[in-house]
Formats: sequence, structure tokens, C-alpha cells
Amino acid sequence: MNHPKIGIRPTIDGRWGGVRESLEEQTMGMAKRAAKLIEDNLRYPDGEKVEVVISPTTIGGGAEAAVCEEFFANQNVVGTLTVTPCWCYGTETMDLNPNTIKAVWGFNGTERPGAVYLAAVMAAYAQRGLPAFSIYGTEVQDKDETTITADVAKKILDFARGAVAVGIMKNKSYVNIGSVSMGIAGSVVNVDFLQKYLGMRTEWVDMTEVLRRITLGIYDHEEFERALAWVKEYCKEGMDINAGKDFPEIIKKSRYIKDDEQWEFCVKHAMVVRDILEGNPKLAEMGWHEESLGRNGIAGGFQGQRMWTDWLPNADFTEAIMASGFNWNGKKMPTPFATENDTLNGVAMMFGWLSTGKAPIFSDVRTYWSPDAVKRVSGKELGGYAKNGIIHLINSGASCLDASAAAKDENGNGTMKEWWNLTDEDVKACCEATDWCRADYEYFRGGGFSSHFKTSAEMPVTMIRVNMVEGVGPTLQVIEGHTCVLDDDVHRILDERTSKTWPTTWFAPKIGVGAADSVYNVMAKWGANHGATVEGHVGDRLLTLASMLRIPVAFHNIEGERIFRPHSFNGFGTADLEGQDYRACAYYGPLYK
Ligand SMILES: C[C@H](O)[C@@H](O)[C@@H](O)C(=O)CO
Ligand SMILES: [Mn+2]
Repeated sequence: MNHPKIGIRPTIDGRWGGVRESLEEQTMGMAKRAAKLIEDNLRYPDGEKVEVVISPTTIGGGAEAAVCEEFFANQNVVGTLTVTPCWCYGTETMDLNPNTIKAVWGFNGTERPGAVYLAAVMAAYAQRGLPAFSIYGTEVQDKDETTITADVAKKILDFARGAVAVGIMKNKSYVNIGSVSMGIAGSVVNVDFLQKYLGMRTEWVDMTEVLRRITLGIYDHEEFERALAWVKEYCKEGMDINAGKDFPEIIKKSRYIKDDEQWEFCVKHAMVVRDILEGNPKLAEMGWHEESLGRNGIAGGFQGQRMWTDWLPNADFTEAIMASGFNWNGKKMPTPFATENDTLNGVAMMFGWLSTGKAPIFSDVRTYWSPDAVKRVSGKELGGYAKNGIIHLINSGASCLDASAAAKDENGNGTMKEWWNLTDEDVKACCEATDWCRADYEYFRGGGFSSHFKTSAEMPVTMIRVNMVEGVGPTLQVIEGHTCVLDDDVHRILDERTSKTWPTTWFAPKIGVGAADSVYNVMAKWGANHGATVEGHVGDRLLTLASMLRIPVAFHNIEGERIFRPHSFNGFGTADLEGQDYRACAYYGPLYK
């Protein structure tokens, strides 16, 4: 991965003869400390540490700003962080590159007017139509203080993480395999959105390409044997919902791959889909050079239903294992991969993955259960986070296996980890917590297997959705809450009323913030049938990312004090943060227009 970097711009009062000399060490010291903070705390999705470059000199005016810009030019710098403890000359030192994401940290030390420069250069950025993030600590620090305070550190990291996410998506591909599934609007790919907002290439691959590669053997046969052995050892058989059923003829005659050959087919499907997105040098060794290149895909989806699944095994294994933090080769970078080709949910999965390094969960937002309804059907009261009601997140077996929450944190609590922190025990535990049920032939005539688990830990999570709204364009929904663990009998009663062989996550949104005034209204206001969920309360990170991408946030429950957007957004009004966001995003428009 050609990693996008953060460029740091130590900026200084240009007056030689005493002022500048007295500030050189402190200014460059801020740059080095900010660089270390980012390198020590942030990782790319592939697990590598985020790379930072620092201007070769402090920047006192336009000449040195040009030297810095030239130095950054061939370093793939996606975001610049200007740092200063003093007054500087705003329009002479500002980053005028229209393509970088910008932030400025003004040290809160009163010996020199760093904060005055911060405000001055923010005015310059607002006047020039270049939104920039303003970072200023709440507490005055002594000028020789080298600690970066927690509030400043958080803003530096949230800025850098969002800028890196923007850079990771740029020039990558989103690969749709198949077309629109069952009339799902999110499956209707909006190429303008992917190109102009995310800088991504949209690729289409017909589902017959998967069949071609399986049929002609265009996959690594040695790896296939290994993967099949892993499946036999770790993907244990679950209930067969079809057993004993006398299906109508149309279903019986539709299953093309025999039951005892379906796992082989599903494993090949998963390997082929991965190779289509990422490429695989082994294929070149086999004489399949073009296939070995892949499509530079960091995310994608598979249509499945219905033209494939009405005769061939479904892609639930593929979709689950692509999005998981591990596979038969051990722990690996998750790939946001959308069921039913729901591209807008695939992008939501990608945003969550880029914001956490964790596996994103794909789900139907399927059922709102009020406390009264649960009491009626189970005789039990909902309590804890579930006390105001719960939402059933479940989709035909596509959810990443990390969502079983079988991985354990340092206190032994179930959680979902950055993939690079997964241990062998975590991987085994996630496999142990999952069984694989044969697909419901009424839905999936061609068969296949569905991952089946229930999220077995109470975790903070954030559910995300990208919607396309005529008259606005892309919008984002971000709802924080918790997963809930229900009593076994309550879970069983609720789960068995619906598709009981699919993976379940019980979600209790945090209510009482913004428009999220009830669990019911979270369900009622959700923009589509799917949601992408990641572990952690990371709604603030997603709102920062959305502001960088100029995607307005239509619905969220993130407390006002946690919202970090470019300073110039204040110019679009400050009393109503939602309206401000909409007006600023509408004016600035997409990054790559
Ligand atoms: C099997 C069914 O068609 C499911 O795929 C359907 O309920 C969906 O997931 C719709 O999003
Ligand atoms: Mn669905």
C-alpha cells in the first residue's frame, strides 16, 4: 500500500535578529513531538505505523512555505499539520495546496501569541475557501513544557486519522461483483459519489467471472487445500434448517452443486473474490497474468441474490471471511465487503474500518423490540443498556466473525480488536463461537452456508450508514450505542421468530442526544435496510471524517463537545451545528469535483 503521509509544518515568526532564533528550537520541537504522537498511536489499515514527514526548515514566510511544499510534493502527503508557539504571518505561511487536508496547532503558551496566529490563519483559510481544523489546548502551558495535553493530542490524532483515511481511499477501487440485488437501492452504485467524494474508481465484475475462475481452476490450489482443511477444522457444522422439509419441486431442482461439494465451492468462491479485488502473484506463476493483477480494490460487494443464489451456493462464507480480521492464513486485514452488493453500506463499512482498524459488521437493521413486546413474548423485562428497547441486527450469514465478540481484552472481557492485535486464541475463540448452518433453501435455492453466532459481549459500538438523498447528495448516519447480551431464553425466543440460522447482534442505541430520542426512532429514521457497525464509540471520528469528505451528517447522537470539524464551518453558523454542517458541505462540495 502506498501509504499517505502527514506533513508537519513548523511555522515561526520570520523576524531574524533575536525573535526567530529564540523560537527555532521550541517550534521544531513541537513538530517532532506531534510527529511522534502520530507515529506512536496511529496505524494504516494494513497495520503499519502512520508515516509523518517534517518540513526541512521552520516556515517564516512564503519562500520557506514553498520549500516545504516542494519537499512534501513527492511524499504522498494527504494532510498537513502546521504547528507554532508564536505569532506568524498567516497568508505568507499558510498551506495553499488545494488538495491537502489542513490543521493548525497553536500552542497555548502566553509568552508568545501563538493563539493569535491560529485565529489569524483560520481567518485566512476561511477567506480562501480552504477549510482547516483549529487545535488549541484549553490550559495555558509553560513555554518549555513538552507534554502534549490530552485534548490537543486527541484533536491531532482525530485529524491525522481522518486525513489518512481520505488518503487511503484515494485512487483505490470499489469492486462490485454482480449488479443490483433484489431492488436494494444501496446496490445502485453512484459512481459520481465514489469518484468525486472519495476519489475512488468504481469497478464492475460480472458474477460469471467468479464461475469462470472456479471452473477453470484460476486460484492457488495449494492454498485451497489449506483453506479447505482450515474450514473442516474450524468451521463447525450448525443446525440444518432444511432437514426433513419437503420442498416444492422448483427448489429441489434448483440446487446445482451437491450438498457434499458445497464447502469446496464456497472456499473457492472466497479465494477467487479476494483475488479479484487484491490480485495474487501466484496466479501469474500459473500463467494467469492478468488475473494476478487484481483491481486495486480495498472494498467491494457481491450481488448473490437472486440470479446466483437461485442455483449456486450463496456467498455468506465469502462475505463473512472477507470482512473478518482473520482467515485460513491467520490474522489479516479485514476487507469491507457488502452483502447484496449494497455499495452504500460497503462504504459505511469502509468508513468504520478506516476509523478503527477493526472488522466492520454488515447487518440488516431488522427489528425493533420494545421492552413491552419482549415482555409479552418472553415474560422477561429488558434491563441494563437494553432497558429502552433493542434493535435486532442480523443478515443472512454475512457478518464478520469478530462480531461474535469472542476475542478477549486485557480484562478478559469480550471485544472486537484491531486485526493486528488479535491473538491465535482470539481467532480460535471466534471460530468456536460460530457455527455454520446450511443456507435456508427457501431463500437460497442453491444452498451455501451461513455464519451463525450471537454477539456475546456488551460492547460500545457505532452503527453507520451512507445514504443518497436527491436534493442533498450523500449523507451519513452515525449512532453510538452498546451491544447487549440477552438471557439465553429471551435471545432464543426472539431469534427463533426470524431467521434463526443467521448471526445476531442485539443493539441498544444511546438515546437522549440529538434526534436519537428513542430506540424506536433510531430504527424509524434509519436510511435503509442495512447498517455497518464497528466496535467503540467512534462517532466523533466519523463526523470529523465526514467533514473532510464534505458529506453532511443527517442523523447522529454524538455530544456537541465531541464534534471536531474545520474551523471555517463556524462561518456557516454556530447555533445549529447540523445546519452549519449541511451549508458548509454544500458550499465546499466534494474533494475531487
Ligand atoms: C434472504 C433474504 O432475502 C434476505 O437477504 C433479505 O431479508 C435481506 O437481507 C434484505 O436486505
Ligand atoms: Mn440484507
